[in-house]
Amino acid sequence: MDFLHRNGVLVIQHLQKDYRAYYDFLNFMSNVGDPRNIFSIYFPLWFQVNQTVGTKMIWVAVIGDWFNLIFKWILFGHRPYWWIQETQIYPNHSGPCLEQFPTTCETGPGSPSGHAMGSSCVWYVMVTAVLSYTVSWMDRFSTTLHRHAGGRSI
Ligand SMILES: O=P(O)(O)OC[C@H]1O[C@@H](O)[C@H](O)[C@@H](O)[C@@H]1O
Repeated sequence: MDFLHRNGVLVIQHLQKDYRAYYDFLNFMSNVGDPRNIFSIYFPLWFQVNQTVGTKMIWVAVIGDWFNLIFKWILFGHRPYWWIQETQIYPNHSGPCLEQFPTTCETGPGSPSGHAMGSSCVWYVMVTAVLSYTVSWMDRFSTTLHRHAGGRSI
């Protein structure tokens, strides 16, 4: 397990160091996809626009959180931020320094990440809804164009 955590820490360091320029973008994506927004913002809004998408949002929140809880109970994983303080594999306090953010300051088990699971579900539902709306709008638009073009040629 230490091997896995150690490599996880390396990945985090790589992201925090080499992708600093994308911080604002990644933070924005992460905040928009935050599953807590489902109940207060996305469900009420989407339910007005499209009941199917609104209902999907609620199911994503309920089922996603339920699965996350079950997986957390099974895996009961360390969070990298506290694992580097507790592990003995870095000699003489030479452990790496990881930057923390408000969303990473959680106290429960860290694996799998509820934020990552929830955010990806939120983004998946929203992106597929917008894509299918765009495709059906384009279909209707091209049908109207054909009708007009056909009407003119008769
Ligand atoms: O399991 P993780 O990755 O620490 O994320 C859990 C947190 O993820 C956040 O997105 C939710 O808003 C919190 O309510 C939740 O506690």
